[in-house]
Amino acid sequence: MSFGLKSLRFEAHLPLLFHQRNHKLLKLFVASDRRMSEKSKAKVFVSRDDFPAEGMNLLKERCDLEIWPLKKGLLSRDELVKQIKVKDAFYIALGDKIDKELLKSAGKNFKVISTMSVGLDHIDVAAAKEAKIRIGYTPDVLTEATAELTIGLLIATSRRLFEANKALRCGDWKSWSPLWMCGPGLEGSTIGIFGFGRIGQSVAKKLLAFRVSRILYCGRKKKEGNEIGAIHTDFDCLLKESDFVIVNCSLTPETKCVFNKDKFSLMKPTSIFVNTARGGVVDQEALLEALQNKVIAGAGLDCMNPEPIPTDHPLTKLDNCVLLPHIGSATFGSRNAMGVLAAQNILAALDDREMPAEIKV
Ligand SMILES: O=C(O)[C@H](O)CO
Repeated sequence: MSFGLKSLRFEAHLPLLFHQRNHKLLKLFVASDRRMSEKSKAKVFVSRDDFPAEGMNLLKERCDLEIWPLKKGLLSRDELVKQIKVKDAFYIALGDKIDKELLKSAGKNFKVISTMSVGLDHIDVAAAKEAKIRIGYTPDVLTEATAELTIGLLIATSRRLFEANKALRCGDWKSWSPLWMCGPGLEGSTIGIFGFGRIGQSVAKKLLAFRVSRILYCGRKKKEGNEIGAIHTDFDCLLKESDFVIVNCSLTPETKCVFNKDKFSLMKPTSIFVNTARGGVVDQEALLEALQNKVIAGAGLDCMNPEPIPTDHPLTKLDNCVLLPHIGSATFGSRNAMGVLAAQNILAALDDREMPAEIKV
C-alpha cells in the first residue's frame, strides 16, 4: 500500500517533472531563438534621423537600424554605396538618389528600397526591377493633404496673399482702396488640371465647392472625370482655355519640362499657373520669363528646381510668384501615415510577403 502510495506520489510528480524539464527546454529554445533572431535581424539603413517616430518604432522591433545623423550633413552618395553593400533594406526619402550605378553595388542580401514619398523620380525603378530589388512607396495617405495645399496655393497666388501680407508689414497699407490687391476669383472660372491621378481628382472635387464653371483635364486617364463632370481635353486646348492651370502629374521622361516657352505662350495673360507636383515638369527659365514678361499673370510653386531653390534665385524676387518649400503633404497625419506605410513596406518585403504599397513596373 505504502509502496503503491509512493509510486502514486512519484507518478503524481511525473507531469511536474516533465513540465519542469520541458520548461527548461522551452527556455533554452526561446533563448536560442532570440539569439538566432538577434543574429538574423534584418539590417536597415535609414537615410536621416528625423523620420516620424511611429514608423521608426515599427522597424526597430524587428530590424537593426543604422540611422544617418543629419548633424553630419546631408547623406553622401559614397555613404549610400557603402550601405547598399551590407544592408538588407533602405528607408529613404525624396533627396536620396538611387540610380543604376548605385544599385550595381547592392550586396547579395539587399532586397528592398522603401521611400517615404509617392513620387519615385529619385529612384531608377527599371534598374531596381532588373536587379530584383523591390520598391515600396506611400500613395493615398498624402492625397488629401496635397490636394488641400494645392487649393491653398491657388488662392494664395490668385488673391495675392503673400504680397498683401508683405505690403501690410511694410506699411504700404494706407487705406482701404477699391482696386488694391485685387486678383481673379475662382467662381465661374475654367480650371485646367494636368495629370488626373489621385491628387488631381481630389483637387477637382474640392474645386466644385468654389463654383468653378468648368474643369478640364489631360493625362492618360480619360474617363475618371466623368463622375464629376470634368472634361478630358488635349494639352494645348487645356492651356488656351484655362484661367488656372494646375500641375498634378508625376515626373517621368514623358513629362520632363513639358511646360516650356511654347506652352506658356498658349496660356491666357490673365492665367495663374500652380505646380504641386515636381519642379522637373517645368522649364523653369521659360516660366521665369513668362512671369517677368507678363505672358501669364502669376505662379504658385510648391516644387521647383533645384530644391531648395537658392534664396537669391530670380523667382524669389517676383511679386507674382508664390514659392513654398515642398510642403504639399506636410500635415502631421499624412507625414506620420507615410512613415508607417514606408515601414510596413519594408517589413513585408523582408518576409517575402505582399507589400501594402509596392511599385510594379
Ligand atoms: O512625392 C511625395 O511624396 C511628395 O512630393 C512629398 O510628400
